Amino acid sequence: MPRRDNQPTTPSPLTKPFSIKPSSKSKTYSGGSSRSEYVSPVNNKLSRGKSGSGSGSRTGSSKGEKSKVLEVDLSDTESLCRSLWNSDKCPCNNSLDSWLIDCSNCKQYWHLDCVTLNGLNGDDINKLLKWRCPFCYVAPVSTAQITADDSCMTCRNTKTLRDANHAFEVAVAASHIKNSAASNEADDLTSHSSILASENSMKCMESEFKQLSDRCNQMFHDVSKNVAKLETEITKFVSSQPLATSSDLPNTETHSVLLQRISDQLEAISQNQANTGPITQPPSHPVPPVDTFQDPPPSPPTIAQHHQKSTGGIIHEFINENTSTSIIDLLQASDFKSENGRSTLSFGEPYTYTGSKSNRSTTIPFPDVLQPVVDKINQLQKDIFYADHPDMKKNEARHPAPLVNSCLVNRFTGPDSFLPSHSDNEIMIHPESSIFTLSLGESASVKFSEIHPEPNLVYDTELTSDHRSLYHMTRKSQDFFRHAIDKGSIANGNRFSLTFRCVSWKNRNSTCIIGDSNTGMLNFGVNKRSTFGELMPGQKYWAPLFQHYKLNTFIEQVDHD
Ligand SMILES: O=C(O)CCC(=O)C(=O)O
Ligand SMILES: [Fe+2]
Repeated sequence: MPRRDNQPTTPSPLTKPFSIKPSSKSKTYSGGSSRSEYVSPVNNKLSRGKSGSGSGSRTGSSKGEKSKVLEVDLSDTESLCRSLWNSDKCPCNNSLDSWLIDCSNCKQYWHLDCVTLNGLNGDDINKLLKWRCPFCYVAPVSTAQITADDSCMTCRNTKTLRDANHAFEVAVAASHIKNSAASNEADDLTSHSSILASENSMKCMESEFKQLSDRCNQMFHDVSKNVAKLETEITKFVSSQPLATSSDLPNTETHSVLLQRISDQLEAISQNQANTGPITQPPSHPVPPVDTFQDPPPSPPTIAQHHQKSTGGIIHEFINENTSTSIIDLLQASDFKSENGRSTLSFGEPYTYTGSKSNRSTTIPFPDVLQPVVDKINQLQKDIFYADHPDMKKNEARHPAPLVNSCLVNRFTGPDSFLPSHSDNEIMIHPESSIFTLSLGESASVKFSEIHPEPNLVYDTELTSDHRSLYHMTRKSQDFFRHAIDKGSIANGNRFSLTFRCVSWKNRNSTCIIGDSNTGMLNFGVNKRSTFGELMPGQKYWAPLFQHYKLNTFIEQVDHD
């Protein structure tokens, strides 16, 4: 729970965790330059030593720790760090007039200023109840190779990420301009920095426009060439036709008139294009029209900006009756563990989630009867993966599709059973994979709901998963939708659902680089310069200022309970 610095034992009477007084020594994140640097709190602490500690040092104070440092084996950095650690005190080691927030995972306290939370409003802070600190936060990332076509050559992000950043920047800039207009603070530094940030985005857009313009020119060139060829073909064809009889004459005339007209029109089009010239770049610092930031008129319901769908669809009768009978026989003879609303059993690679009763760490091979189902699902998995990544299909050996290797079986027994609302957003599920659920026995209604609902957008859906059907969802969609099976949705009788996932522990060690052009040279993957290595995949995020970072990325999703 949040508390004030220098008040370690008295819990804060804070009822609204967001009524925060800014620290007297608070850092500025937007001053002078847009440079943002990530300083590892561990290194920070080690290099400052205890001499940098502020006047209000607390229990486990500097003297004792200082002598401890000398006793620690310096080759063991981790134990050295732990010996220095005092989780009650912010790793910056200073006393600030600031609120402290504790990490939901390691319980380490941090000044709000030190984790750049000071800029948040009340609603935002209230959403941080399951906040993870910089030591514990693991970023969900894509490990798929990014092709040149997928990435922006200017900011080095994937295009999807870059577009999300742009949309976010525009919103931030709009809110700052509105605020400073309201408070008459035209010189407000923050609004300047937002505009600066938007200028950075403009650079990406400019380069995108340039590429688009080049591509359009090339396309126009190709089309003109093809039309010319076509013209020749038509002329050849017409002249090879037998001479017209008198009754055909008007038609033959029409042909040549038509040809002439096509040729005139093509001439006109190319003339027109030459006058217009290639698509030009926008001015580098466009000034938005005055009414750009006025409230837009209410828009009709539309699809969500993230372009994710709750489900990829359902395939009825995915397996035949014989196979389903054999699987049900196997499951009925197996031991299930009781969980909230249903019982579970698993095969393949271990898969755990919050609240899971399984602590299995070894692999259980898929039973023979499941293997053909796994093979059929993996064919589907490949089709979906390569449809999303057509470039990788050209070299499947180098870019293998993720394959399902883990199966969690849920057993539902009649209308009292249920599955709490959750999303399969565990970090060990391959980020580019799909999750498949085979249903056996009674039907169930699976409800999908938006995690971050926005007004005017329609997304909540429902599907009926019936006997022998298979429905699927992407791992990516799990960051945007939850799914649930409500009480009463299953009739009297048993339903087994078998959910197949691609599980890989490699994805736990992921890193998120938040920065600007100064962090541009850092890379992920293998065989690259300044790389984090194969086991440390990650994502770059262009965000020189904290407000450019999407808050949702910090918030853990609600899991199975
Ligand atoms: O039973 C179902 O249809 C859904 C199962 C599920 O969502 C899960 O196990 O995570
Ligand atoms: Fe699920």
